[in-house]
Amino acid sequence: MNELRDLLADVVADADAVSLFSPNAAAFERFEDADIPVVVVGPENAVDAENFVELPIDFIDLEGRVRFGIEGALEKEFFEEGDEVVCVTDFLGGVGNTVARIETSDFSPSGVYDLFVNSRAEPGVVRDVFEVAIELGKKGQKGKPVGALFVVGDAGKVMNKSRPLSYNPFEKSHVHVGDPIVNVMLKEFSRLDGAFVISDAGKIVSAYRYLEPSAEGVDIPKGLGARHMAGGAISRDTNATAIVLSESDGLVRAFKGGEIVLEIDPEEY
Ligand SMILES: Nc1ncnc2c1ncn2[C@@H]1O[C@H](COP(=O)(O)OP(=O)(O)OP(=O)(O)O)[C@@H](O)[C@H]1O
Ligand SMILES: [Mn+2]
Repeated sequence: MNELRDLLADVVADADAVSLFSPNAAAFERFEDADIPVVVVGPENAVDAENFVELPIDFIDLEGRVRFGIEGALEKEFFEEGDEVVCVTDFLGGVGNTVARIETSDFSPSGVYDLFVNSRAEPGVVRDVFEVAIELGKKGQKGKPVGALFVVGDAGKVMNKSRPLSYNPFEKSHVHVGDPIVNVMLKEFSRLDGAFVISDAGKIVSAYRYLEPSAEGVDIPKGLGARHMAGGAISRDTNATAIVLSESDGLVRAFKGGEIVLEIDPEEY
């Protein structure tokens, strides 16, 4: 099939860089003598690559994974703006079965890399909160859809821009996200109103907070209401990241600087 070989040759022609997603040793070795930059993207650097971008969550959709890898490699300056990058990745359970050409000049960053790496909160804390929100979105509470609002990082300022709706069950506790018992508590308390406030290091500072940030200049998609407005606005008014699970459409969204930087459907996760 020369036609197929030619087609693939066109896709990879004159690439400026190559990005290998979770390559095994054999796949990585093939690029040992490559004369263009080779960047490895994956949950861990199993092949000891010099240029490595760590995936903080298990993006199962191809676009999310590729975006994160490209945004990370640009930020770390493994690629240059304008480079044509060839990505080799896995799709639908295959291994190294997908080759995509990405023109970085046509690529507008979604901010997903920035969300994890440059948030005030530690990357692992952002990831853990994401995972709670996704799990909650998948299962709901006793089969019913639930919504939740998590405000992560810059907790002092967030506390100043909010007030309690009820007693704070985390008042004198020293519990952290990621701890299995805490995940159960977060899910239990999510039935009630308001927001969770979480510190940079992952300490749960409060539940039941009513947020009162200035909402000037914050735009949220039509159909979403006060919870999302509060999440967007607090992320603009402070250095916090807001992670919002919508009761009405079931999606998990992350807000940073007043903008949506990531949108995930828990059902597809
Ligand atoms: N300023 C706020 N601070 C904290 N929590 C809030 C705030 N405003 C609303 N909420 C919470 O969000 C819940 C849902 O409100 P609303 O339906 O207006 O939001 P929404 O953006 O449409 O979210 P959903 O998609 O989950 O319905 C409220 O019951 C309340 O618990
Ligand atoms: Mn609503």
